[in-house]
Amino acid sequence: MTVVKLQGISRAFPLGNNTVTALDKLDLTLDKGEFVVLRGASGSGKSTLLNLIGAMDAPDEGEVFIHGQALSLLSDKAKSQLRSRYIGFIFQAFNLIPVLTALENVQYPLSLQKVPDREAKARAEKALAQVGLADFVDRRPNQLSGGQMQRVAIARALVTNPDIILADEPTANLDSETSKQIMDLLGTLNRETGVTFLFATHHDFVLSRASRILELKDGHIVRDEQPQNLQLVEEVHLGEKLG
Ligand SMILES: Nc1ncnc2c1ncn2[C@@H]1O[C@H](COP(=O)(O)OP(=O)(O)OP(=O)(O)O)[C@@H](O)[C@H]1O
Repeated sequence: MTVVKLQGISRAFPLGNNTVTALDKLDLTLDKGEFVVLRGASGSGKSTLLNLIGAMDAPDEGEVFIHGQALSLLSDKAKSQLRSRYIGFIFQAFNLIPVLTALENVQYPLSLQKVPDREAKARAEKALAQVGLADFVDRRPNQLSGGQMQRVAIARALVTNPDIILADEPTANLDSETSKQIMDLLGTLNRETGVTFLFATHHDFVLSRASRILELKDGHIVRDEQPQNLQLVEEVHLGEKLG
Protein backbone atom coordinates (compact mmCIF):
# COMPACT_ATOMS: atom_id res chain seq x y z
CA MET A 1 0.00 0.00 0.00
CA THR A 2 1.33 3.43 -0.91
CA VAL A 3 1.62 5.78 2.05
CA VAL A 4 3.47 8.69 0.46
CA LYS A 5 3.79 9.76 -3.14
CA LEU A 6 5.79 12.72 -4.42
CA GLN A 7 5.23 13.78 -8.00
CA GLY A 8 7.53 16.22 -9.77
CA ILE A 9 8.49 17.99 -6.55
CA SER A 10 10.67 21.10 -6.76
CA ARG A 11 11.64 23.38 -3.89
CA ALA A 12 13.99 26.36 -4.07
CA PHE A 13 15.00 28.93 -1.45
CA PRO A 14 16.07 32.52 -2.02
CA LEU A 15 19.69 33.28 -1.25
CA GLY A 16 20.62 36.93 -1.74
CA ASN A 17 19.87 37.69 -5.37
CA ASN A 18 19.95 34.01 -6.32
CA THR A 19 17.94 30.92 -5.48
CA VAL A 20 19.20 27.59 -4.17
CA THR A 21 17.44 24.58 -5.63
CA ALA A 22 17.00 22.12 -2.76
CA LEU A 23 14.85 19.57 -4.65
CA ASP A 24 14.50 19.32 -8.41
CA LYS A 25 11.51 17.55 -10.06
CA LEU A 26 11.71 14.64 -7.68
CA ASP A 27 9.45 11.57 -7.81
CA LEU A 28 9.19 9.11 -4.92
CA THR A 29 6.76 6.52 -3.61
CA LEU A 30 6.96 5.04 -0.10
CA ASP A 31 5.01 1.92 0.79
CA LYS A 32 3.62 0.68 4.08
CA GLY A 33 6.19 -1.09 6.24
CA GLU A 34 9.33 0.15 4.49
CA PHE A 35 12.41 0.99 6.58
CA VAL A 36 14.02 3.67 4.47
CA VAL A 37 17.33 5.39 5.03
CA LEU A 38 17.83 8.73 3.34
CA ARG A 39 21.45 9.63 2.72
CA GLY A 40 23.24 12.50 1.09
CA ALA A 41 25.86 15.12 1.77
CA SER A 42 25.09 18.15 3.90
CA GLY A 43 22.85 20.46 1.87
CA SER A 44 21.64 17.73 -0.50
CA GLY A 45 17.98 18.33 0.45
CA LYS A 46 17.24 15.66 3.09
CA SER A 47 15.56 17.95 5.62
CA THR A 48 13.68 19.76 2.86
CA LEU A 49 12.29 16.40 1.67
CA LEU A 50 11.25 15.36 5.19
CA ASN A 51 9.56 18.73 5.78
CA LEU A 52 7.56 18.37 2.55
CA ILE A 53 6.43 14.83 3.37
CA GLY A 54 5.56 15.97 6.90
CA ALA A 55 3.37 18.75 5.48
CA MET A 56 5.51 21.30 7.33
CA ASP A 57 6.45 22.98 4.05
CA ALA A 58 4.96 23.09 0.55
CA PRO A 59 6.73 22.51 -2.79
CA ASP A 60 7.05 25.26 -5.43
CA GLU A 61 6.08 22.70 -8.08
CA GLY A 62 4.64 19.20 -8.00
CA GLU A 63 2.37 17.46 -5.54
CA VAL A 64 2.72 15.55 -2.27
CA PHE A 65 0.13 12.82 -1.69
CA ILE A 66 -0.38 11.27 1.74
CA HIS A 67 -2.72 8.29 1.50
CA GLY A 68 -3.71 9.53 -1.94
CA GLN A 69 -4.69 12.93 -0.55
CA ALA A 70 -3.08 15.87 -2.40
CA LEU A 71 -1.71 18.23 0.26
CA SER A 72 -2.04 21.32 -1.95
CA LEU A 73 -5.82 20.94 -1.85
CA LEU A 74 -6.01 20.98 1.95
CA SER A 75 -6.54 23.93 4.27
CA ASP A 76 -3.95 24.49 7.03
CA LYS A 77 -6.35 22.96 9.53
CA ALA A 78 -6.96 19.86 7.39
CA LYS A 79 -3.21 19.55 6.87
CA SER A 80 -2.49 19.58 10.58
CA GLN A 81 -5.23 17.00 11.15
CA LEU A 82 -3.71 14.76 8.49
CA ARG A 83 -0.27 15.27 10.05
CA SER A 84 -1.54 14.35 13.49
CA ARG A 85 -3.37 11.27 12.18
CA TYR A 86 -0.82 9.74 9.82
CA ILE A 87 2.63 11.14 10.56
CA GLY A 88 5.01 10.87 13.51
CA PHE A 89 8.20 12.89 13.92
CA ILE A 90 11.47 12.16 15.68
CA PHE A 91 13.97 15.01 15.90
CA GLN A 92 17.71 15.04 16.38
CA ALA A 93 17.35 17.23 19.50
CA PHE A 94 14.51 15.06 20.90
CA ASN A 95 12.25 18.15 21.35
CA LEU A 96 10.66 16.97 24.58
CA ILE A 97 8.79 19.43 26.77
CA PRO A 98 11.10 19.92 29.80
CA VAL A 99 8.41 20.53 32.43
CA LEU A 100 6.44 17.40 31.52
CA THR A 101 7.22 13.84 32.64
CA ALA A 102 7.99 11.12 30.10
CA LEU A 103 4.40 9.92 30.37
CA GLU A 104 2.97 13.43 29.90
CA ASN A 105 5.26 14.06 26.91
CA VAL A 106 4.02 10.89 25.22
CA GLN A 107 0.40 11.66 26.11
CA TYR A 108 0.64 15.14 24.63
CA PRO A 109 -0.13 14.31 20.95
CA LEU A 110 -3.15 12.32 22.10
CA SER A 111 -4.49 15.27 24.07
CA LEU A 112 -4.21 17.32 20.86
CA GLN A 113 -6.38 14.64 19.23
CA LYS A 114 -8.85 14.99 22.13
CA VAL A 115 -8.40 11.37 23.19
CA PRO A 116 -9.94 11.00 26.68
CA ASP A 117 -7.36 11.19 29.52
CA ARG A 118 -7.69 7.61 30.76
CA GLU A 119 -7.28 6.11 27.32
CA ALA A 120 -4.42 8.52 26.50
CA LYS A 121 -2.59 7.54 29.69
CA ALA A 122 -2.99 3.81 28.98
CA ARG A 123 -1.76 4.22 25.41
CA ALA A 124 1.20 6.38 26.51
CA GLU A 125 2.18 3.76 29.13
CA LYS A 126 2.02 1.05 26.49
CA ALA A 127 4.17 3.08 24.07
CA LEU A 128 6.76 3.75 26.80
CA ALA A 129 6.82 0.03 27.64
CA GLN A 130 7.37 -0.73 23.92
CA VAL A 131 10.53 1.39 23.95
CA GLY A 132 11.76 -0.18 27.21
CA LEU A 133 10.92 2.72 29.53
CA ALA A 134 8.12 1.24 31.65
CA ASP A 135 10.06 2.18 34.81
CA PHE A 136 10.78 5.77 33.75
CA VAL A 137 7.32 7.17 33.16
CA ASP A 138 7.56 9.78 35.93
CA ARG A 139 10.98 11.13 35.01
CA ARG A 140 11.39 14.55 33.45
CA PRO A 141 13.68 14.90 30.41
CA ASN A 142 16.57 16.30 32.51
CA GLN A 143 16.46 13.11 34.60
CA LEU A 144 16.99 10.91 31.55
CA SER A 145 20.03 10.00 29.42
CA GLY A 146 20.20 11.02 25.75
CA GLY A 147 19.24 7.52 24.62
CA GLN A 148 16.31 7.46 27.05
CA MET A 149 15.14 10.89 25.86
CA GLN A 150 15.20 9.64 22.27
CA ARG A 151 13.19 6.58 23.37
CA VAL A 152 10.58 8.90 24.90
CA ALA A 153 10.51 10.83 21.61
CA ILE A 154 10.04 7.54 19.71
CA ALA A 155 7.18 6.56 22.03
CA ARG A 156 5.63 9.98 21.43
CA ALA A 157 5.88 9.46 17.65
CA LEU A 158 4.38 5.97 17.91
CA VAL A 159 1.54 6.62 20.31
CA THR A 160 -0.84 8.00 17.67
CA ASN A 161 -0.37 4.87 15.49
CA PRO A 162 0.95 6.82 12.50
CA ASP A 163 1.52 5.24 9.09
CA ILE A 164 4.89 6.88 8.69
CA ILE A 165 7.51 8.17 11.10
CA LEU A 166 9.90 10.81 9.78
CA ALA A 167 13.20 11.19 11.57
CA ASP A 168 15.87 13.76 10.82
CA GLU A 169 19.22 12.46 12.11
CA PRO A 170 17.64 10.69 15.11
CA THR A 171 21.01 9.42 16.35
CA ALA A 172 23.10 12.53 15.69
CA ASN A 173 23.31 13.47 19.38
CA LEU A 174 23.94 9.96 20.69
CA ASP A 175 27.13 7.94 21.15
CA SER A 176 27.63 5.07 18.72
CA GLU A 177 26.56 2.26 21.08
CA THR A 178 23.34 4.09 22.03
CA SER A 179 22.75 4.93 18.36
CA LYS A 180 22.93 1.25 17.46
CA GLN A 181 20.47 0.39 20.22
CA ILE A 182 18.07 3.08 19.01
CA MET A 183 18.32 1.81 15.42
CA ASP A 184 17.67 -1.76 16.58
CA LEU A 185 14.65 -0.51 18.49
CA LEU A 186 13.33 1.32 15.40
CA GLY A 187 13.85 -1.86 13.36
CA THR A 188 11.91 -3.94 15.89
CA LEU A 189 9.09 -1.39 16.00
CA ASN A 190 9.00 -1.36 12.19
CA ARG A 191 8.59 -5.15 12.10
CA GLU A 192 6.13 -5.30 14.99
CA THR A 193 3.85 -2.40 14.06
CA GLY A 194 4.33 -2.18 10.27
CA VAL A 195 4.94 1.58 10.55
CA THR A 196 6.99 3.01 7.68
CA PHE A 197 10.19 4.75 8.74
CA LEU A 198 12.00 7.34 6.69
CA PHE A 199 15.10 8.72 8.32
CA ALA A 200 17.92 10.93 7.26
CA THR A 201 21.24 9.87 8.67
CA HIS A 202 24.98 10.03 8.15
CA HIS A 203 25.61 6.85 10.13
CA ASP A 204 26.79 4.00 7.90
CA PHE A 205 25.94 1.21 10.34
CA VAL A 206 22.27 2.02 9.70
CA LEU A 207 22.55 0.76 6.12
CA SER A 208 22.57 -2.91 7.07
CA ARG A 209 19.25 -2.39 8.88
CA ALA A 210 17.47 -0.61 6.03
CA SER A 211 14.99 -2.22 3.65
CA ARG A 212 15.62 0.57 1.18
CA ILE A 213 18.36 3.13 0.73
CA LEU A 214 17.78 6.46 -0.96
CA GLU A 215 20.55 8.86 -1.77
CA LEU A 216 20.04 12.51 -2.59
CA LYS A 217 22.47 14.62 -4.56
CA ASP A 218 21.83 18.14 -5.80
CA GLY A 219 18.10 17.75 -5.25
CA HIS A 220 17.81 14.45 -7.15
CA ILE A 221 17.53 10.85 -6.00
CA VAL A 222 20.69 9.32 -7.41
CA ARG A 223 20.35 5.95 -5.70
CA ASP A 224 17.27 3.93 -4.76
CA GLU A 225 18.15 0.37 -3.77
CA GLN A 226 17.10 -2.54 -1.63
CA PRO A 227 19.91 -4.00 0.50
CA GLN A 228 19.55 -7.47 -1.13
CA ASN A 229 20.54 -5.80 -4.39
CA LEU A 230 23.38 -4.04 -2.64
CA GLN A 231 24.63 -7.34 -1.34
CA LEU A 232 24.31 -8.76 -4.82
CA VAL A 233 26.33 -5.89 -6.23
CA GLU A 234 29.00 -6.44 -3.58
CA GLU A 235 29.06 -10.18 -4.34
CA VAL A 236 29.42 -9.51 -8.07
CA HIS A 237 32.35 -7.16 -7.37
CA LEU A 238 33.87 -9.73 -5.08
CA GLY A 239 33.33 -12.38 -7.76
CA GLU A 240 35.05 -10.16 -10.29
CA LYS A 241 37.98 -9.67 -7.93
CA LEU A 242 38.24 -13.39 -7.18
CA GLY A 243 37.70 -14.40 -10.77
N1 LIG B 1 14.90 28.02 4.82
C1 LIG B 1 15.89 28.02 3.94
N2 LIG B 1 16.35 29.18 3.41
C2 LIG B 1 17.36 29.18 2.49
N3 LIG B 1 17.98 28.06 2.05
C3 LIG B 1 17.58 26.89 2.57
C4 LIG B 1 16.53 26.80 3.53
N4 LIG B 1 16.35 25.49 3.84
C5 LIG B 1 17.25 24.81 3.11
N5 LIG B 1 17.97 25.64 2.33
C6 LIG B 1 19.02 25.25 1.36
O1 LIG B 1 18.53 24.15 0.60
C7 LIG B 1 19.53 23.15 0.43
C8 LIG B 1 19.07 21.83 1.04
O2 LIG B 1 19.04 21.96 2.47
P1 LIG B 1 18.59 20.79 3.46
O3 LIG B 1 18.56 21.37 4.84
O4 LIG B 1 17.39 20.15 2.94
O5 LIG B 1 19.84 19.77 3.31
P2 LIG B 1 20.23 18.52 4.20
O6 LIG B 1 20.58 17.44 3.22
O7 LIG B 1 19.16 18.21 5.17
O8 LIG B 1 21.53 19.02 4.95
P3 LIG B 1 22.15 18.59 6.39
O9 LIG B 1 22.64 17.16 6.23
O10 LIG B 1 23.29 19.56 6.57
O11 LIG B 1 21.07 18.73 7.42
C9 LIG B 1 20.81 23.71 1.05
O12 LIG B 1 21.56 24.31 0.05
C10 LIG B 1 20.29 24.73 2.05
O13 LIG B 1 21.23 25.74 2.27
